[in-house]
Formats: sequence, C-alpha cells, structure tokens
Amino acid sequence: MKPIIWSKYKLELLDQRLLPVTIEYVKCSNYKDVADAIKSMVVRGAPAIGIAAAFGVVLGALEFIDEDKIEFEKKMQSVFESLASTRPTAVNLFWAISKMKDTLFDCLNLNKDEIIASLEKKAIEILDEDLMLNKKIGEFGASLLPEKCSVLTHCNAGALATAGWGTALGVIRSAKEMGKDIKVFADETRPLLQGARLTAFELMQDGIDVTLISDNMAGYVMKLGLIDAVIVGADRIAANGDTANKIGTYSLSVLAKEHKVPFYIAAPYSTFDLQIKSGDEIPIEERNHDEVRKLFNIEIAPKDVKVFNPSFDVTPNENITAIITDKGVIKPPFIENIKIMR
Ligand SMILES: CSC[C@H]1O[C@H](OP(=O)(O)O)[C@H](O)[C@@H]1O
Repeated sequence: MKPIIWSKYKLELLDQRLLPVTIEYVKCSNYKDVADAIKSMVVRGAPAIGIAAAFGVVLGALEFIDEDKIEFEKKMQSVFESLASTRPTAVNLFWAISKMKDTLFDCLNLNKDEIIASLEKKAIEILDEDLMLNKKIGEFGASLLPEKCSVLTHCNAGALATAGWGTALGVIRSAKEMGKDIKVFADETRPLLQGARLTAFELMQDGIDVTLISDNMAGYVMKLGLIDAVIVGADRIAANGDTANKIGTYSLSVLAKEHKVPFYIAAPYSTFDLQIKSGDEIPIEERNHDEVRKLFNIEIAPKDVKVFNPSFDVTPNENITAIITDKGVIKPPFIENIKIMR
C-alpha cells in the first residue's frame, strides 16, 4: 500500500486518518493541497512528509511557471514557506524542501519545461532514495536481532510513514525476510492511534505476528519478560543522539532502561539534524486539543477541559542502545560516532 502516488503531474496521498477502516486517496492538484494534507496528517511520518512536500514544490512550480522570472522566484519562495510551516518537528520536511530549493536554484536559467522536469526528477529521486535507505536500515537492524525475538514498537514507522518498507518496521520486515522468528507488540499510541490503526494494519497485511497493546501496558509486558527489544522511528536526531519521536517514546525508553531491554532508534540520514547540539533545541509540535478530548469525534472528556497535546517528546541519548541508520549501526559515544552521518 503506497502512501504517496505521483503520476502525470498529479499527487495522490493515502488518507491515513481513515485507516484501517477506509482506503481512500486525497488528490492534490496544487501545493496548498499538499500543505493542508501534511498539516492535517492525511500523510504523516517524517520521511513521508518530506517526500510529499517535495512533490508539493513540483505542483507549485507548475502553477507559477508562466510568471515572469522575478515573480516566479517570489511565488516559489512562498511555496517553500507554506510547506515548511506545516509541521515543525520532523527535520526530513526541511531537508526535502532544501533539496528542492537547491535544485530550483541550479536550474533557473533553463527553459520552463526543463525547470519542471528537473524538479520532478529531484522529487522522484527523494522518493526512490528513501525506499532504498529503508532497505539498508532494515538489513543493518535485522542483523542486531536474535533468531527468535519479540519487539515492542510505538506509533507507526512503517511503509505508511516512508516511501515504503519503513524504518522501525523495515527492521522487522527485513528480519522476517531473513527467516527470523519475529513477534511484535504494537503500542496503540494515543492520541491519534498510529500504532493501532497503522502499524497493526501494516503488519497483519504482511502476515507478521502482531499483538496490540494500549500504551499503559508497555511497562507490564516488559516486566513479564515478553519484550527482547524496543525499536522506534524518529523525527529528528541531534548531534549528541538525543532523538525526537512520537509522544510516549521517552517513557518507553525509561521503562526499557529499567528492564534492561535494548532500545533502538531506526532512521535514515535525512532525519539527522547535526546543526543542533542536543534535543533541547528540537521544536516540539503541539496539536489541536480536541485530538485528546475526542476519539473520532466522540467526546471522551468534558468538551472544555484544559489539554496539553505535545505530539513528540525527546529521548535522551543515554537511554538509547543504538541508532540504526542506512550507513550502519551507531553506538555510543554518539557525539563521536554520529559523525559517520555527515
Ligand atoms: C519513519 S518516522 C515516523 C515517525 O513519525 C511519526 O509521527 P507522526 O505520525 O505524527 O507524523 C512518529 O513520530 C514516527 O516515529
């Protein structure tokens, strides 16, 4: 199931808000549609929102290509800003936009068709590269796992969060491909239930043994000795290895440390933000309070109750056993060893 489909200058995004009950694609005919889709989480997942934004830039260029050169460049700047303003935490979004900006800068002296073709080529490259990187992450990560292993994961870092295959779930898929006996416990991941709705769905589609648990069960299943490793995705990794990921990841890392369970992050190079020294500098998105007050529009709390809804938290590097990347497995001291990602 592809979360992102680009063909004949049309972008279709699988509406992940409706999964697993309904499989429906949102047609994006302009860059504003793409910005709206990222912000409303039609498409979500750090690499996937970067890829969607890249195609949003192509749609923006198609919209404004007939303007004079100065106007075109002005309009394209607003396209970049609009896409960059959608969600603040996943650095992949800004990485992809910067790649598209560089491509546009390099091809401004070409003719209109060549400009569009160059931007489209770059966006497709970003999509294809992510799939290739996921497979490398999968191989490196699977080699860490024993022949028989039970993995706890959080949120969705699967094919639906990437170009396909997945990062954390890519490790699980690759381990299964290697013939390892892998079982998965998937945290439901309140408030938007990416684990229940997306991870459980993906793994069952692939015939991978998955058990759904509510987030507050994670400590108990570790205490029962049911978990051999925790593997999660990432939205931004700082130069010291501090990692932002879906809210609840930090708590899992504390529980894993308490129960001496290895805690792995899986992420491609586009998730690293080596400009920032630590996780203290990572912007944490806060989302609409009704995401906590309601569950699919059903009120589960007093409608005017105060809410705090951070969409991510930061796991300190000292809680992380290793970071599985497309360039290999990075172990502590992260400050030193993360340099391979430069
Ligand atoms: C492969 S990284 C996916 C990453 O993104 C998710 O956040 P969201 O669903 O809000 O986009 C979550 O943090 C995942 O680990």
